[in-house]
Amino acid sequence: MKQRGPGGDRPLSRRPGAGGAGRRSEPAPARRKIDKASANDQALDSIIAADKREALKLAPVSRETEDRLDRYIALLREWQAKTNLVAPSTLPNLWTRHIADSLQLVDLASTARRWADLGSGGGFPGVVLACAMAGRPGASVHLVERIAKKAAFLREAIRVTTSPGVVHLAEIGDNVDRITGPVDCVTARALAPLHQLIGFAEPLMRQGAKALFLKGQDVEAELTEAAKYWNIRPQLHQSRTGDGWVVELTSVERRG
Ligand SMILES: C[S@@+](CC[C@H](N)C(=O)[O-])C[C@H]1O[C@@H](n2cnc3c(N)ncnc32)[C@H](O)[C@@H]1O
Repeated sequence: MKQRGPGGDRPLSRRPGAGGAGRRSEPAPARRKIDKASANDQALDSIIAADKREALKLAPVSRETEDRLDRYIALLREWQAKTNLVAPSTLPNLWTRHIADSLQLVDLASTARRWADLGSGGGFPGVVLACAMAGRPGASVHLVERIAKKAAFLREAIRVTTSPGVVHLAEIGDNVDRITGPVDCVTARALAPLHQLIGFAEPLMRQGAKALFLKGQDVEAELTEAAKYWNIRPQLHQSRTGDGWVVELTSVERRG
C-alpha cells in the first residue's frame, strides 16, 4: 500500500524535504526547533554548573547537603517552566544569586535549629536552610507562603529533598504566632520594607528568636525608616554574594 502525505495524495518520498535518494534533506522545522531548544538547555546546564562551583566556594556544604540542593534545583528548573518561581534572568546564576545567598545565613546563626522563613516564594532562603539543617537533631524550618501554587512547590521541594520543612499556606499576619514551639531564627528575603518585616517577626522575636533579613543596597534608608517605629540595635553583615546586606536583630521594641 502506498503511504500518503498529510493533506495530499503524493507519496511521502516525493514530498519536498522528505529526503529522496542522493539528496541531502533539511531538518523539518519542528526538528530544528527541538535541536535549538536542547542546545540552549545544554548551554544553560553548563553555565549553571560553573555558577555552582563559584557558589560552593562562597558557601561550602557537605556532600549530603549538595545532593539535596541538586535535587531542589532540578525540581525548581522543572517547575519554573510553568510557574514563575524566580526571575527568569537569574536562572543562569541560581547557585550564587539564590543558593549561596541563602546559605550564608547558616553561619550567622550557627546554633539555630528551628527556623521560620516568611514569604518563602520559590524557597529562598527557607528550602535551602531546610536542606542545610537535614540530619541535625531537632531541626525544623517553617515556610510561610500565601500563594497556593508556590506552597505546593515548596511542599514538593521538601519531599524530594527529604529535609525538615513544614509548609504553611497562609498569610504571615494570621499565621506567624501559630507556629508551635519557639523558633531560634526568623528570616525573610525580598518580602517587605524592614519596618514591616519587624512587625511580621515580632511575635517570634518576643519568644526569643533572632532575625536575619536579607536586604539590598538601600539598607540605610530602610533602617532610618524602621527606627521611626521600632527601637532596634541592628548588626549589619555585608553579603557574601553581592552588594546587599544581612540585617541581624536580636531584640525589638515598638516605639512610644
Ligand atoms: C518577592 S517574593 C520573594 C520570595 C523569596 N523569599 C525569595 O527571596 O526568592 C515574596 C513572596 O512572599 C509572599 N508573600 C508576600 N506577602 C505575604 C504575606 N503577607 N503572607 C504570606 N506570604 C506573603 C509572596 O506570595 C511571594 O511568594
